[in-house]
Amino acid sequence: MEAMSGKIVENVSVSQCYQLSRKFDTHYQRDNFAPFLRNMLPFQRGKLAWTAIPSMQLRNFSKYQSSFVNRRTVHCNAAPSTAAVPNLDKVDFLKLQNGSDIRGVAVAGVEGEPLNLTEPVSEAIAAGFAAWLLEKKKADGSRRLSISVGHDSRISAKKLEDAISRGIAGAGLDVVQYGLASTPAMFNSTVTEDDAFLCPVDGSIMITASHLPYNRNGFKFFTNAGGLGKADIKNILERAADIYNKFTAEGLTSSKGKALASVKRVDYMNVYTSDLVKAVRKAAGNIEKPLEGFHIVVDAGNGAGGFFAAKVLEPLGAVTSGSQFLEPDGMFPNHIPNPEDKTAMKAITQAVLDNKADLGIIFDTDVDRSAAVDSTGLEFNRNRLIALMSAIVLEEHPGTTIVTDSVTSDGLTTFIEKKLGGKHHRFKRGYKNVIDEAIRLNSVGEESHLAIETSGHGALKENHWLDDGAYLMVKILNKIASARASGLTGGSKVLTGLLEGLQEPAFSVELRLKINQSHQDLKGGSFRDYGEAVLKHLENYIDSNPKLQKAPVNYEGVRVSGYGGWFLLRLSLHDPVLPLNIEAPSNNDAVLLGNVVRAALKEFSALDTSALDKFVQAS
Ligand SMILES: O=P(O)(O)OC[C@H]1O[C@H](O)[C@H](O)[C@@H](O)[C@@H]1O
Repeated sequence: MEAMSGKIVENVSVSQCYQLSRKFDTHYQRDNFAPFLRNMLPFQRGKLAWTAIPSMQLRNFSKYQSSFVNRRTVHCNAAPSTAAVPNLDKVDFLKLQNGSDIRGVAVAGVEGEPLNLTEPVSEAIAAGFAAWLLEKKKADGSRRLSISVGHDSRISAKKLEDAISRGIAGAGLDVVQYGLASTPAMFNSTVTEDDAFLCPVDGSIMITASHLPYNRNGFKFFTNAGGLGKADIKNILERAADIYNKFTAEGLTSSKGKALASVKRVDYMNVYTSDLVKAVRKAAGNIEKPLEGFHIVVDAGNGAGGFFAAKVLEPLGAVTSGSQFLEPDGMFPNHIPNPEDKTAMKAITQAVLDNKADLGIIFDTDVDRSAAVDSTGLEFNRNRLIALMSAIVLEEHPGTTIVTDSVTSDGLTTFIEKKLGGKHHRFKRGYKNVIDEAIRLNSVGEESHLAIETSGHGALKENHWLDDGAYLMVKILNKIASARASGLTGGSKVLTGLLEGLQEPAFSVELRLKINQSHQDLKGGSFRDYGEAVLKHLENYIDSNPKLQKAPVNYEGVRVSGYGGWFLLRLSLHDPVLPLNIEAPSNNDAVLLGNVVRAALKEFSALDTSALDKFVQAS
């Protein structure tokens, strides 16, 4: 980070090696460059490692040398043209929308996954966001708007950062690059008041595809009003499609020039992490090192969350030895950075036990999700994390409503309502859905301070309703630090104690049933229509069975109680899939529930029920 310590590094060069002529080769660097980027990401191993990429590349990677040299020569000799660039790939921009995010394939080489998030596409999307922002902020030209750009550890991060920077600069806005960053930090940069760090920015873009495989990437967008929603993303993609179709060689060259001349670089993660440190110190009664004596291990899964050990826990006095996978590595060689993933949770649990640590903390790739592990190896993820956060929030705000996703346990409702005295509002899956619902409840007079999903996304009212995995962990640290300050010992036992009385199902499973989109039964209709028809049929089927009861209040899919447990069948937010969650007091009861669903769905031949068949037959 030394190279960043002067806060602002002026006019960072946007790597020229990517700036090859789009006119002559639209398939430029996409295939060739990505595998090497992991060695060049800025801040790799804590240093600003990226300098003079073109020469490095040409020297080191002779396999690609001739094509790079040729293309550069072509570019230099290319005459500017005002005609639209003729041979850019045709792209269906709207297909890149994934709820309130943009997601696509940014690295070639995986069979059946063609590239669709190329650099020109990303440049157009950034220009689309810039145009959207100018309109939103009613900019009148008296002040240049600025956009911060950050990324996670993915191998395509750098090339997309450059493309995004060109798109913004080409639209006449200022670009402030943060390098490796977390998604929540990017939102924070729109509300931080600090001229020295060029804050607040007017808008922000995070380049990330969360826990998805290495070849994917995507974008999340923020303003000071929070994360953009579905309608805004659609609007941006429509603008981007239009911009893309009108790209000219001259325009692209000009954007490149503007980016080269104007991009600034700031070490914003320093600001963000010192705010987290301040929050814990304050909660512990302004003690400088409230975590002194605690041993806390962090598992960042080689995503962007490695900062939490050195920049948050250590300044607070914690020992972090035994922390693992803190180095950014976009091939994710150790485990998927995802607190919902069993292997990932096993890895952090093992690290806690091996190091005899008081607490373990794990993040997803871009740090908007997290989970923890106590000193005995008990996992605080999924329903338990929600229960823990509810206990903490309800101590501060008695009676408040906790908004959760739809796949939460019945035992969690009992815990929140009977033990903690709060109200459980079980809503839909999707972090944006739960956050927006909590905001809506407040607006109609129902107080809510926490919106949280079993996925590990959680947002607090006190933190601008931002889903920030690091902030969730700060709330947990506050709890152990203030317990220590008031003389209680026992490390994470204070957290485990908060879960006393939480009933957990003996058996729980999620089975994902795929809809075959090319099956004739879809009759050319969408998988959503087909999925809705399946759900309608299931609902009618349940009505005719007196042993089963439909949940009286339900916002998503079909949730049914019976045999001492429950199941929920719903449509996935993104995929042609009907996820089926079952929780029951025993495996047998879960099979009885599974058989109900199987019998109800047997006529839907476009639905692949093999996962369910296997489950009921194996048991
Ligand atoms: O509907 P599903 O396919 O289970 O996916 C649902 C999940 O998708 C993404 O991972 C979102 O970030 C989560 O907020 C959401 O809960």
